[in-house]
This record gives sequence, structure tokens and C-alpha cells, in this order.
Amino acid sequence: MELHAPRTNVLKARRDFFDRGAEPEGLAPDILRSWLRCAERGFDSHARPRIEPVGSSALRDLHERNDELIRHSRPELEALAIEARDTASLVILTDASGYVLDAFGDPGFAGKAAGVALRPGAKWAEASTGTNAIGTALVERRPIEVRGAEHYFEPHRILTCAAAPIFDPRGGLRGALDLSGHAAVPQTHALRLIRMGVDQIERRMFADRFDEKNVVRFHADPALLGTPQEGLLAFEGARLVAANRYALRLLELDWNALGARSFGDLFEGRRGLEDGRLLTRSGATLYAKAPPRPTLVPGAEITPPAPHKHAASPAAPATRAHFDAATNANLRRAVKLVDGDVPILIQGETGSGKEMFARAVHAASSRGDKAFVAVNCAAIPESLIEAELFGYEPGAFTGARKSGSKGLLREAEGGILFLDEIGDMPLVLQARLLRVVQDRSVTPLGGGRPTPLDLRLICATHRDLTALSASDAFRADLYFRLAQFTFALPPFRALADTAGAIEALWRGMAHEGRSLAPDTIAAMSRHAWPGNHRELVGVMRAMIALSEPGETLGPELLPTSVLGAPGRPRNAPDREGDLAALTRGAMLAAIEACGGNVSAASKRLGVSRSTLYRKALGGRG
Ligand SMILES: Nc1ncnc2c1ncn2[C@@H]1O[C@H](COP(=O)(O)OP(=O)(O)OP(=O)(O)O)[C@@H](O)[C@H]1O
Repeated sequence: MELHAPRTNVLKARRDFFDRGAEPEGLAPDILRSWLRCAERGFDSHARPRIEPVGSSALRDLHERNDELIRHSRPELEALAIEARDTASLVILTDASGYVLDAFGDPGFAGKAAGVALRPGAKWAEASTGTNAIGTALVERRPIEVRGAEHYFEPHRILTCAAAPIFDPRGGLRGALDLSGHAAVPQTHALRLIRMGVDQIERRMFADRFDEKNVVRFHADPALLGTPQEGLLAFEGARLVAANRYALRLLELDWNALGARSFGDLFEGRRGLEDGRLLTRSGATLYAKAPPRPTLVPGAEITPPAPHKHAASPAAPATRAHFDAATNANLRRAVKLVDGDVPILIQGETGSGKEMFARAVHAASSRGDKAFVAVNCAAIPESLIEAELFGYEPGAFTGARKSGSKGLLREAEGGILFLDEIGDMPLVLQARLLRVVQDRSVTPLGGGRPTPLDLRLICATHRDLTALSASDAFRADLYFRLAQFTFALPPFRALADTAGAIEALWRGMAHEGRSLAPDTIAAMSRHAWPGNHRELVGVMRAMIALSEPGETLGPELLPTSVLGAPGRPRNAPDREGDLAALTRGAMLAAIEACGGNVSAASKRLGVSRSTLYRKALGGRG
């Protein structure tokens, strides 16, 4: 949960921000980000925004469209209405665009609140109503409290509000629950009550959508099984299709995992289900409640290759994999080869989707319900690769874990090992890997008996391995072992129909009704995308973060590097601009990774907060 530090002097922060154009010190980062977005929209903080509730027939439509949400929220609205009456406040349910669907509570406050249009049919999106708990929680996709003068518009200073977004089990944003009261009345537990309410609503949606026999319930603390804090996962066959936020947190996953992971990727066998324990692939023990009938997970048929079904991360909207026709045909061949135990090599520029391709092969292969272990050979320090890959016996070397380590090769037992950046594998280890591939067994460091291995191998590289092996930087014998069949993924700019690919990628993202204007698509398809799909998806995510659900996104939202100098030919990238876009992408990613905490992100990146505001969020710091 985002717990705000004690509020600093917000009035001083307002003076700094609105009168002096300076970065206000100590303001909660989510409030500051929201003020920056509002300022970017040209909002005048002294204005009274016009909030006209929709008419009764439009409100009826809204109710019909959000019937499932309203139904599941009813018990919470009723319970919180009692709390609201006692604390002179209102409990409010909105849809994902910020339209108030229902409001209950203190009639006295309701009268005043009506003066600021906190009533059914009014829209409290940040894009129209400035910083406010409902709209800002929907944009930030996390719980938030907005007190008094933290509201962007002066007339809203009479309010103190706490709101949390509501996600369905597929990661789709469905609405927000909010408790709003008078700023003069302390609302000490509002955010906690709201979060508890949202837990219950999300739990009810989960129970309603998924048959209990396909659901795994778990927690690290057995006492929390059966409570709203337990992790919930639902599987279709072996494929993970739904989760709650607690499950994602316990397994250190995000919504991208839906559709992309199988039971076997997450847990060891099905052993745990019998004795009430689950062993995660990272070695943690969780306490689980087995589904009533064992129809669930491993061994079930997996159909290719629809990962990321309704994926939408609170922090970062996810993408569904999209391959052009030629790559799709290659995907089908790759599945056959891997199933036939023929190692394949995937080549392609950085960001062209080599890992996405490998994961799709895994999901569609006969090992789709077994582990997919991805190892980035370039990311592991050279001194550690050997131990990481091959494992070690207890006490094999100084600093080794007492219990020894199984090693990543054995982690992939029964499944698929994906060796990314294989061109960066040090020569000495190439010899060991060759032995493993030939002997189909692995001997851990520090002795021990060789253990037979049953795994399929997919390797990838952005380097020219043929040239490397010709220059002796890569062992030719290993090259021929690994690259029995090579697939070259095209760079994005070389696709036959870039506009079509852009539209397909966009359709695969959780964009909540946003659309790309034709000019935007045209500008995007003119760009050379040196970072390939990764860069493109990064730009799309930034555009989603900077806009509101339902908006049509014009080219002005594109980074200047993508808009490019007029007449710049395709395939002739503006390196400086591209670098700026990549920098901004990396900054946004760091902010996401730090849960939206700009200070933490600036520490992690080693740049000042003001640089981060300016470059990543378009602020004026
Ligand atoms: N075919 C695709 N469909 C949808 N998104 C894609 C696709 N390929 C890549 N992406 C996006 O780009 C990101 C990077 O993809 P991936 O890691 O597969 O690239 P890579 O070629 O392995 O990169 P590197 O060489 O840097 O490891 C993904 O997380 C995804 O967001």
C-alpha cells in the first residue's frame, strides 16, 4: 500500500508549484505527478471545473454496463455507508472512467458534496477534474489519499478523499471505490477501509468467474489461508489465466504472467497440493489449499500461443505477443523442432522479441506445463555463470550456500532452458556446456555424481554467431550443436506492414478504450524503431500512462524522437532523439519498478529527482 508520509506544508507546496513554478519539496510523489499532469493540460488551479452529471438515461446505461461491478460492490457499499454516515462522509463507486455510479452516506455532507458534484453521473476523471482521489487512483492504478489542498482545483479543497482502483481477476481496471469527507473532519482509517472493501469486491468477482476446482489458494502464512489476503490463481488447463494482487505479490509476478505462465513455471510438480504445501520455482514454501477435484494443472493440454490474455499491470500495461505471418509460420516449425529435441537458435536485433518467441514456443510445445527457465548469459557475472548454471555441492567454494545449489540446468528439468545472449558465454564454459549437451547430464561444481538431464534447449543472440565461431570467439562444435536450426526474427522496421503490426500490438495492450489517431499510427510507422518491439511497446505504455481511458491519442503524445524531423527517411534513425526516447523509457521503467516512488527511482538511476521529473514525466523540475 502507498502510505503517505506525514503531509508537509501543502500550502507552501502550492505556492512553490503554482506561483513560483518550482518543484515542491516533500509532496507525496503521486500527488506531484498528478499536479504535473494537470499543469501539462493547462488547468488553472483557481478555476471551478464544470462537472455536469450525465442525464438519467445515460446514467441507466452506465449502470447496465457496470452491472457486474455494482452487484459485487453492493455489500461493501452498504457496510461502508454506515461508516460514512458516522464520519459525515460519502462512499462512492465509480466505473473505470471515473463516472460516479453510486454514492451513499451522510445526507448533510452529501448536500455539500453535491455542490462539488460528487453525485451519480458526475465524472471524476483526473483529465477533467484535476487531482482527486478517484481520478488519480485510476491513473496511478493504486490506492491514494488526497487531502484538502492537495486537490488541484481550489474549490475541491473542502474535500478529503481516499480511493482504490478495482481490478478484475484478469487484470482489467473496472472502477474505483472511494470514501470522501469534509477536509476539516479527520478520516483516519479511510484508506484502510477502502482497501479492505476493494479486497472483498475483487474476491467476489474471482469467486463468481472461476470454478473452485480451477483455483489454487495459498499464502506464506498458513493462518492467512481463507482470508481476503490469500493469494488466488486460476488455471485453464495448465495455463495461468487469472490472479489476485496478493498472489502476484507473493510470487513476485505482475499481470504479464497471465496467459504467459504455466503451473510448471511457477511451482515444483504437484507435490505440494497433497500435503498442503506448494514449493515455488525459486525455492519458497507456500501453504496451499488444494482445489476440490484434481482436474487442474499439470499435464493439461496447452493451446498455442495466446499469452497475456487480458493482461494489464497496475504499474505497466502488458502486451499480448503478436507475430507477423512469416514469424507465426516459423513459430509452428520451431515448436515441432523443439518437440523433436532439435535445439534451435533465435537471432535478431535487441528488442525484436527473441524471448517472446521462445516463450511462445514453450507454451505451444508438449512441455508447456513444465518449467521455462530463462538465463541471460550476458547478465550473470562471468565468475558466477558456472555455479548458476551447473549448480554446486555444499561448500564447493567460499561464499557458496551451505545447502549447495541445484543450478539452472536442473531447474529446467523436464522443461525448456532458454539461454539468452549465448554469444556472451565465456569460452571455458562453452566447453562445459558442450559436454552437457552431448552427455545429457550435469555434474555440479565441487564433485558429486553426474545427474541425467531431460531438457530442451533454445538459445538466442543478437550477435552474428557464425562470424564469432569463424573468429574462434565461439566454439564451432558448440555452435553446430546449438544452432541445428536458426530462426532470424526481423527488426520491426523490416516488417511488411508496420502500421498493421502497430495496430495489432496496440490491440494486445490494456488501453481502456484509448485509441491511436490515424496521424499517430502514420508517424509511428515512419519511425525506424532501433529498439524494435521493446521500444515501441515502451512508447505505447508511456502514452497510456500520460492519457486517460477513452481518449484518442494524437501524435503530440509521441516522443520527439518518434515524430522525427520532417522528411527524415525511414531506416535513417535520429540517433540523438532515439537515445532520448530510450532514456525516457528506462526512466519510466525505473519509476514503475520502484512502485511510482520517484525519489527511489532517482537513487536507483543515480540522477537527481528534478532531472527525472523533467525527462521522464515532462515536469518542470
Ligand atoms: N512479438 C511481440 N509481440 C508483442 N510484444 C513484443 C514482441 N516482441 C517483443 N515485444 C515487447 O518487447 C519486449 C522485449 O522483448 P524480448 O525480451 O522478447 O526481446 P529480445 O529480442 O529477447 O531482446 P534482447 O535481445 O534485448 O534480450 C517484450 O517485453 C515485449 O514488451
